[in-house]
Amino acid sequence: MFRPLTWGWKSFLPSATLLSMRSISSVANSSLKLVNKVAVVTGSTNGIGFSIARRLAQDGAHVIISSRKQQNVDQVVDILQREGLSVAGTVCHVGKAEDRERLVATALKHCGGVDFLVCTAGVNPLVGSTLGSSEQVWDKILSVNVKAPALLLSQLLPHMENRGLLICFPFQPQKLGAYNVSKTALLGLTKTLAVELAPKNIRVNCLVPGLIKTDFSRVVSTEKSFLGKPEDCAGLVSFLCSPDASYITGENIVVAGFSTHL
Ligand SMILES: NC(=O)c1ccc[n+]([C@@H]2O[C@H](COP(=O)([O-])OP(=O)(O)OC[C@H]3O[C@@H](n4cnc5c(N)ncnc54)[C@H](O)[C@@H]3O)[C@@H](O)[C@H]2O)c1
Repeated sequence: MFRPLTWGWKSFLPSATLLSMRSISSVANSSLKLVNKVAVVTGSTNGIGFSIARRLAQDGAHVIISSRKQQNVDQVVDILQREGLSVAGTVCHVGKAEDRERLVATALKHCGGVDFLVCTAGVNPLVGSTLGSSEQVWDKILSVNVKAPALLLSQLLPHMENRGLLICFPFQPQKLGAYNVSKTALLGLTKTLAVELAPKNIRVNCLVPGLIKTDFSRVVSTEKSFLGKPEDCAGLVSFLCSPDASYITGENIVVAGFSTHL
């Protein structure tokens, strides 16, 4: 059930109001590279998504937190607002059309548009052989990992023209066959959308993490000392969102430490 959003002292407001509020409060923050930008981060109550959401907000962006459970969304919004960051949240299971619509509506209602869509939500319901994956497993993996970023972006597109960036997260560990296939599709999606959306001035890039210490990687990681931290991914996303990356699109950028050599 959707619950009203709770807002911190830097509440999201329609753009005009937001700008005038910023002009009062931005003196100390004017050097932040993402000031007045708006980011939607899926799967952001945990792991890499949480770390990215926090970093983008620390860099001045207004961030919409989202994930499948209201309780987790509320908890993370509360934590980040207590840190003085400008965040709000809503439930969004990215595989559900009505949830995606609500996420878009939430971002538009309070921020008037979106600059960055970071698609972190990803699933892997099976560890095992590729051909051992049932049709149900394939459907779930492809729906959440591949279709959802494309569908969410298509819903946000009219509101991101001339300001936008999409970031996805591929990964290819062993024993996760169907998952690997879905993440390979993201590489193709990145290249395709980067060309398609260039005329609209929307950049599309893929962050390719190595093994990062999160709940997600527990099933595949054996050598703990080689694991990266979620924060190791956040800096790159912040850079990709910044004006310094304005001529970078269609790229798959690896943040993998020693993982690729394991
Ligand atoms: N951890 C790694 O080693 C690693 C490496 C490469 C890529 N990745 C990718 O990074 C992304 C984040 O992974 P993580 O390691 O932070 O995992 P995590 O399990 O710590 O966090 C995943 C988050 O996504 C949310 N989520 C899951 N399914 C969702 C859905 N259907 N709708 C909305 N939210 C959903 C979860 O609630 C959680 O908040 C995933 O796409 C994963 O494939 C992870």
